[in-house]
Amino acid sequence: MQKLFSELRCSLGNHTGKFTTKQVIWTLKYALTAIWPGFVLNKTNMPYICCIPYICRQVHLTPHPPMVFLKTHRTGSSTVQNILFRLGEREGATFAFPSQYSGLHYLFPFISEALPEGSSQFNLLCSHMHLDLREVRKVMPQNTVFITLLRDPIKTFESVFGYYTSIIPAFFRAHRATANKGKSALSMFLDSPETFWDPKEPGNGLAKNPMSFDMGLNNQKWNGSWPEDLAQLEEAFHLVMIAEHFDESLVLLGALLGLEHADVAYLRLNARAGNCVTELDENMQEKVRLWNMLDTLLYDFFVQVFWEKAAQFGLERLKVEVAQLRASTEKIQQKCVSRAEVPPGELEDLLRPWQTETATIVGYEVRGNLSLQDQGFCIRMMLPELQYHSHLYFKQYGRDMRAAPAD
Ligand SMILES: Nc1ncnc2c1ncn2[C@@H]1O[C@H](COP(=O)(O)OS(=O)(=O)O)[C@@H](OP(=O)(O)O)[C@H]1O
Repeated sequence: MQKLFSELRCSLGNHTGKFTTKQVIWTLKYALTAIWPGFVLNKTNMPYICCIPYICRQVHLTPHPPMVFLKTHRTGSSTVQNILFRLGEREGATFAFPSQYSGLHYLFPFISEALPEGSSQFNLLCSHMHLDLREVRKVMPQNTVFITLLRDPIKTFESVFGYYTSIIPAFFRAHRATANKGKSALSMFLDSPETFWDPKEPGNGLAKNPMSFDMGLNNQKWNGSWPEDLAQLEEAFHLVMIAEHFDESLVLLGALLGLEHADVAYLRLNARAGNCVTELDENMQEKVRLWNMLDTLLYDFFVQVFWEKAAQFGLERLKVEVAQLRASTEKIQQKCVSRAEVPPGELEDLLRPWQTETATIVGYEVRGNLSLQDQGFCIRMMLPELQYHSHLYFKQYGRDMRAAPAD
């Protein structure tokens, strides 16, 4: 794979060299941030990105504000991560990677990883983790922009369950209990979740209120500190994107970072094959909602915050920009994809997403006859998380990422 990537690296295009007023303003703002650490990019004023790589390199800065994307599970986060990987790679960011990788990435401390030679702090953290704001702030610069993504809690839980049935102990127990009972594991679990769920078991973090768990909240039961914890998260996060308004979210992300629509254009990644998705009737939905009540609170709260941000941006402007983003995505799709929703067995290793025992994850086939430069661009658009992670890790550290020890 490294050989393929070294070829791809050669094919990466250069910046056009045109500067917009926004970019020049951002460069000045960023320079100010560097000499005066107290200068924090204002949330509502929205920082601008510097897209002038050679100037930024001269002053030893990465050209976008440092960023943490808290990668929540089964929310569409691999799609957003891919956008940030491409952005960070293009601009030579120093990534904060977990030191090991496995199916349940959130268990691994990224903080123990040494910084690569020549860098003093990370610029971009966009892996799964169980958020601890204080710890994250230790390894990220003061002016770091925090973003994350939430999805409808019912869809999230259904997806987490389907994807991790054989990995999360509480789910696996329900799966085993269904033997010869003619019932789905999900329905077995939802009938009496407490029978299968041991809150003290380390691997059960995502078994209840998975988004609250990722966000570092108490995901087991509501307590008096919840409102304050939520307020703290609202204060810390510059943007909480909403999967049900994915394109609107990306337009706001683009505005926050000063990106063009083409920079946030995407291919939907890490999707399960249609036959792996369970349609939930009203009764099942209600059970999922009850079991994940804290995620519902979390989601409803941030949907409201999202629309406040959207209103500040301007709803009409948002509509126009969403249409532009969709046009850009459509163009890229036509240029890059010869076949979508391709089953894993028909994909080459490089483009095959990681599979679990219970979920089939589909991928893309890249168009043939592309120039080397376009091939590099298109493959990056559809590169599954683990492959892109390994590539960037190797580029940054000059060695492969360690595999997680087997249990
Ligand atoms: N653009 C967009 N809009 C809406 N939904 C999207 C999008 N991109 C990915 N997805 C869906 O998100 C699910 C995968 O989420 P993640 O990438 O976060 O999964 S993972 O935790 O990294 O395994 C997975 O959901 P399910 O297919 O329901 O499992 C994807 O289909």
